[in-house]
Amino acid sequence: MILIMQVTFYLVFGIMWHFHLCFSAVFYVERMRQHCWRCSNVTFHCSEHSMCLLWVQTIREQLALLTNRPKNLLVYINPYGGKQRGKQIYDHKVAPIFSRASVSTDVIVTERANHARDHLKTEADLKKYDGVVCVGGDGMFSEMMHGLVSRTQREAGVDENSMEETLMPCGLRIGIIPAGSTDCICYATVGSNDPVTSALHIVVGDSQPMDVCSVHNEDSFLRYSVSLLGYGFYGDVLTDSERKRWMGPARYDISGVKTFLSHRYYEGTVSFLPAEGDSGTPRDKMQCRSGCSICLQTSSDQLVSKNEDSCGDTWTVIRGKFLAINAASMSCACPRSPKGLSPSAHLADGTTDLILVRKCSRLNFLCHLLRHTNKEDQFDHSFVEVYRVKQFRFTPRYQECDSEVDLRESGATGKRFLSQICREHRACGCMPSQSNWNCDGEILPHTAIQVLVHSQLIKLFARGIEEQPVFEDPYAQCAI
Ligand SMILES: CCCCCCCCCCCCC/C=C/[C@@H](O)[C@H](COP(=O)(O)O)NC(C)=O
Ligand SMILES: Nc1ncnc2c1ncn2[C@@H]1O[C@H](COP(=O)(O)OP(=O)(O)O)[C@@H](O)[C@H]1O
Ligand SMILES: [Ca+2]
Repeated sequence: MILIMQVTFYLVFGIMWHFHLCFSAVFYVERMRQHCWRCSNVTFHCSEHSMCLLWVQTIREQLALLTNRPKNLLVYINPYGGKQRGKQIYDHKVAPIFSRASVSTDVIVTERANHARDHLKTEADLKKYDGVVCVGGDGMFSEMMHGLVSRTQREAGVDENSMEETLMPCGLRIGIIPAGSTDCICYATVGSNDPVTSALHIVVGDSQPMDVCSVHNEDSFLRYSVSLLGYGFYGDVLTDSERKRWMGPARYDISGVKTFLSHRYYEGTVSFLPAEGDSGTPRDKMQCRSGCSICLQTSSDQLVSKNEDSCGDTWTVIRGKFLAINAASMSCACPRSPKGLSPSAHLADGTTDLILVRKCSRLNFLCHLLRHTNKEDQFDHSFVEVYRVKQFRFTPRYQECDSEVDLRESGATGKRFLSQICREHRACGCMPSQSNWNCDGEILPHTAIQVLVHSQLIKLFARGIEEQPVFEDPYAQCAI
């Protein structure tokens, strides 16, 4: 029994005991299939009160030594995310686990969009908490992350509008209880979109650092992104789906088909700074897993050279007609695409994978999309390029010619000439059209953007996807 306890102790999270009946139940995590965790318990009976008491005390003392576990959490619930079951999921599946693990909580059910962001940014007394938790989808996570990151920068005196400044990492960890439509951030960091599994990762105090991209337009900060920044296909899907929010998660399927059939392409220029060093490549099949060596290497490199100067680096410039431009800072795995948009992207390596899908036939594009759902390589097409980058920019075509004219003939004549061309082109229907950027499920107000990856800016209550099977706890199974 001592052996069993040693093997599984770090996954023990609670104890309940009954003095008169002389038994104590120890609660622990059991690993199930497909990265799901379940709460199990083993009951110890004892004929002597004093012995039972000793067990309980010893286990409590051992639990108290695990200092990375949260004791106080601030929870935000979006009652309208996904299938609108956030409140129910929290009350029935998550709250009982928190109470079993003696985690105390302050719970806020949001009353409007950006409620959680604004509360975190200005009002919340963060000193009281060891972490913040959101119950909702990727949009809800993004709200909370914005609140927390912006507050951290304000308190540290860092100007978010400046791309030159090094952002301050956030001290509080973020937990995600999936109750949204895509839940890609949860799925890609835990391996499932199961609320109980996420609650258990929170109570055992897991910690997973994560990259955050900042998105700017000229000198103004727009938003942060941790998962997908998508222009063209994913921008259009999101723009169309926002009008169908009442449909719930199915809106993405309907808008996906509609956008696919419209087959629009967009012209513009993408420039980027490639990642250097041992960062691997998007096609190397080295998937980011729990304890990933590439991400660990990134953390130790950061200790050595904080914010190296990128002035000497050379930008790669690519001009063209694109069906989609996607930057995946993590795999973006989700139930719809279990390996994700960039299966080998890393959670915490300080890079993002830039995927360029050039104009091609509908059939070819369909083949590329379908490969997101099966084992085939979605990058193995002549019209798809993928680069691992630490910074990139995009300029849509008409803004390019606007600025080119400005540069060449910075006078009123040039501008008049340009607007005449634009009018003529609009009339004949060949005016270069623009899409929107989908930034973690939010539409950006600008199309010309500059993106910079901030390595390991935040931490989640997660441990990355575990290799399967790690060890199935055969001893724990025997103990039941
Ligand atoms: C014809 C078959 C097409 C299959 C294509 C499958 C590719 C799916 C890849 C999805 C990548 C999702 C990245 C996550 C984005 C979320 O931030 C965002 C917002 O999610 P939320 O509504 O907040 O849960 N969702 C979408 C669809 O834009
Ligand atoms: N109480 C609320 N009322 C309306 N919208 C809200 C509320 N709380 C959060 N939101 C917004 O709802 C949007 C979608 O939330 P999310 O939880 O990501 O669900 P989904 O995955 O279905 O999009 C987010 O952008 C968030 O800002
Ligand atoms: Ca990354």
